[in-house]
This record gives sequence, structure tokens and C-alpha cells, in this order.
Amino acid sequence: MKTIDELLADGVDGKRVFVRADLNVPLDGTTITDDGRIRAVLPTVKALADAGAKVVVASHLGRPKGAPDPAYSLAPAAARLGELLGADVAFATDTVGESAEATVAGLASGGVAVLENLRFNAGETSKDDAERAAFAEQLAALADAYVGDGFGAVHRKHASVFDLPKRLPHYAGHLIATEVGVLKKLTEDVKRPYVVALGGAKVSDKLAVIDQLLGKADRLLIGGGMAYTFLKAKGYEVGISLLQEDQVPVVKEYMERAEKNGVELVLPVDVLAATEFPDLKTKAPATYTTVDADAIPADHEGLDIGPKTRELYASKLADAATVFWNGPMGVFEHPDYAGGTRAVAQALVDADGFTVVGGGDSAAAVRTLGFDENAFGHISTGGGASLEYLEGKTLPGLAALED
Ligand SMILES: Nc1ncnc2c1ncn2[C@@H]1O[C@H](COP(=O)(O)OP(=O)(O)OP(=O)(O)O)[C@@H](O)[C@H]1O
Ligand SMILES: O=C(O)[C@H](O)COP(=O)(O)O
Repeated sequence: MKTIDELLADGVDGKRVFVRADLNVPLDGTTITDDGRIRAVLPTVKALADAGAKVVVASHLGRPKGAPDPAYSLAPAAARLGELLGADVAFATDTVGESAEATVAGLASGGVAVLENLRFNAGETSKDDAERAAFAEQLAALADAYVGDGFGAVHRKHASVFDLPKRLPHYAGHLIATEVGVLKKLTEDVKRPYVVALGGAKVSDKLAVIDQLLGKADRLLIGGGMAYTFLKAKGYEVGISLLQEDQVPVVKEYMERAEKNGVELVLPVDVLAATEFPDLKTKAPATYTTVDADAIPADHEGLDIGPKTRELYASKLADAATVFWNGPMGVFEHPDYAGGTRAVAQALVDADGFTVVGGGDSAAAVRTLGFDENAFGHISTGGGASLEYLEGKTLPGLAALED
């Protein structure tokens, strides 16, 4: 894989360089609640601008339906990028139309522009190769070189991630190089004990990675919405908790395999449960009860790991030489259910080993709960991307940069 260093060594003064970033940041209206993904691409943007390139930054945001939708505009992200760079950042109100062409044509050497959301164009995410290729051709006309730096999206076979690099001299940016360097350590020469903590809500997406981890990790700690499918597989009733019923047999097989492989699979022993999901807008105090994991009332749902589990998980993380954590332990967006996520984050901070936090919400959680990012070995900008990397899958956005 050629890196941005080679591009910089060849000289970029006056060249138009397309940077595919992942500026898919959490928004409350037009307010960015966590700008981690914007800060993550700064080294690449700065290096190119300082070397005199005309930097064209592009990204998706959310999942609009292939047409412009103001709720998903990248304008707030462009403004934040400008603040962080301490420079003017031009914004094109379309991605490949008149505004994009004029904005790019108007860039001076060292200037930076952000294009509007790539997913406002159906060609970006199309499953039809020709449709994606046609959109990639239009994007290619805007640049002389391509730098892939949107690690969070490299698992997507999308026009700007997969098809565009084939049409321009292409390089990996600093963020992708860093992310791949760190995750490689977890797949190749991982230091043991290797402990993986998994939570969150995308249960079906994340169960596949457990299949792989059963051959790699020494210990798996399960929390968040994922835990209830495991508790059900253990024979417990889980009330109205998040449950992937069709995956119960799969999870039973994982439990058997864990035992056979000597992998310690640790499940919650107690949970905070309530009859209602909390109000995340008002954050009004919740009414909940703390119950043992085998005593969740039929009309309750588990919303966080309980105090005994927090202590147990902290003890299981204390001696880890390597930790990978993806997915909050509870509905951390509400203060009453943030305790489990906070406890696991604190255990990572306290652990002597190398700690990696992966995932949009997990990374946002550690920052919004007030942890210092430097207290972790690495905070990955990729959720799905980092998990698919750990699964050993070929990621389209990395494969395209390698070609
Ligand atoms: N017990 C639970 N019930 C319901 N939702 C839960 C529970 N525990 C955690 N969650 C929710 O899980 C969500 C985050 O899960 P998710 O799988 O998206 O993690 P992530 O770190 O963002 O990874 P990715 O980047 O792949 O999206 C949070 O919004 C949180 O409220
Ligand atoms: O948030 C993410 O995981 C990335 O930005 C990819 O977004 P997507 O899941 O909508 O493709």
C-alpha cells in the first residue's frame, strides 16, 4: 500500500488531492456532539495543505436515501474542520455538480474544501457496479490524486471508497495507516492475556466476530444489548430486553466452543432493568431496579450491567496484556445507565496492557463520559470497520488502496 508520505515526497504543490474521510459524526440538530472523527483526519489534511495541495475533502454522513436531505448536510462538519485547522474551509453545496466544480477550481494552493455528503448521490452506495463507476468517474474529474483516510467506512464497497481509487493515483492517509498498524497487532502477535469486551446494540452484526474471536481471545466479556441473547441461551428469561431470538442456537454453540477452546466467556451476573426505555432527550431520571441476571422480571428490559458485574469485569480486565473493547455496556446516553460503560472504560484506563476502543458510540462514550483519550492505547474511528478487520475479512477500501 502506498502511503501519503510517497505522495508528499513526489510533491503536491498545486495538485488537487481528493481525501476520502469519515466525517460521519454524531449530531444533535446541527451541533456536533463528538468531533473525534474530524480531529482524526487533521494530520492528513494539514500535511497536504502545508505541502501546497488543493485539498478536496469528501465524506458520507448518516444514511440519507441517495438524494439531498438537509438533515444530513456536511456543512457543520466543514465548519468544525475549519475551526480545528484555524483556516477558511470552502464548502460545496453539491458533490459533483456546479458548486463542487467551482469550489475546487477556486482553491488556491494550500486551500481546503469540503464537498456535500457523498450519499446525496445514489451512485455512491449503489450495488450496481456501472452506476457506482459512473459516479466515481465524476468524482475523479475533481482531482489529480486520491488519499483514502476514512477508516470508519473502509468496509463499504462504495464509489468513493472502492471505485474512485482505481481511477486516480492512490495512497493511504495517516489515519488509515495508524488504524491498520494497531489492528494488525491484534491479529498477528497479540500479547496475552487478550481480553475482548463486546456490547452495544448491533447484535447480529457483532455476533459474527465472536465466531472468530473464539479462536483468538483468552477471555470474552459480554455486555450491552448483546448480553441478553447469551443469557437466554443460558436458559434465563430476559423479559423485554433486546434479544436476537434466532441467534440463540448460534450463541449456544459459541458457549460450547468457548468451553472446549478454553476461552473464558463471561456474562453479566446482575443488570439494571426497567419497564421503560429511558428518555434520551430530556434525560429525566429513570425508574429501574437492580436484579440478578437470572431474575429479570417479565415486563422489564436490561439497560445496563449491574454493580456486581462491573466489579467482575474490572477484575477480568485488570491483568490483560491486550484489550479490545467495542460497544457500550448499557444505554450510556442516559446518566442512570452510564455506570457500566464508565466502569469498563475505567478498567481499561487502570489496566497496564495495551487497550483499544473501537466504534462510533464506544469512542464517543469514553469522551463524553469525561475520559482522557490519551489514557487508552488507541481509540479507533471504526466500529464495523475495525470488527470486520479483526474478523479477517477483506475490506474493499483497503483492497482498493493496495491494488
Ligand atoms: N442493554 C441495552 N439495550 C438497548 N440498547 C443498548 C443496551 N446497551 C447498549 N445499548 C445501545 O447500544 C448503542 C451502541 O451500540 P453500537 O453497536 O452501535 O456500538 P458502536 O460502538 O457505535 O459500534 P459501531 O461503530 O459499529 O456502531 C448505544 O446507543 C447504546 O444506547
Ligand atoms: O459510523 C460508521 O460506522 C461509519 O461511518 C460507516 O457508516 P455506515 O455504517 O452508515 O456505512
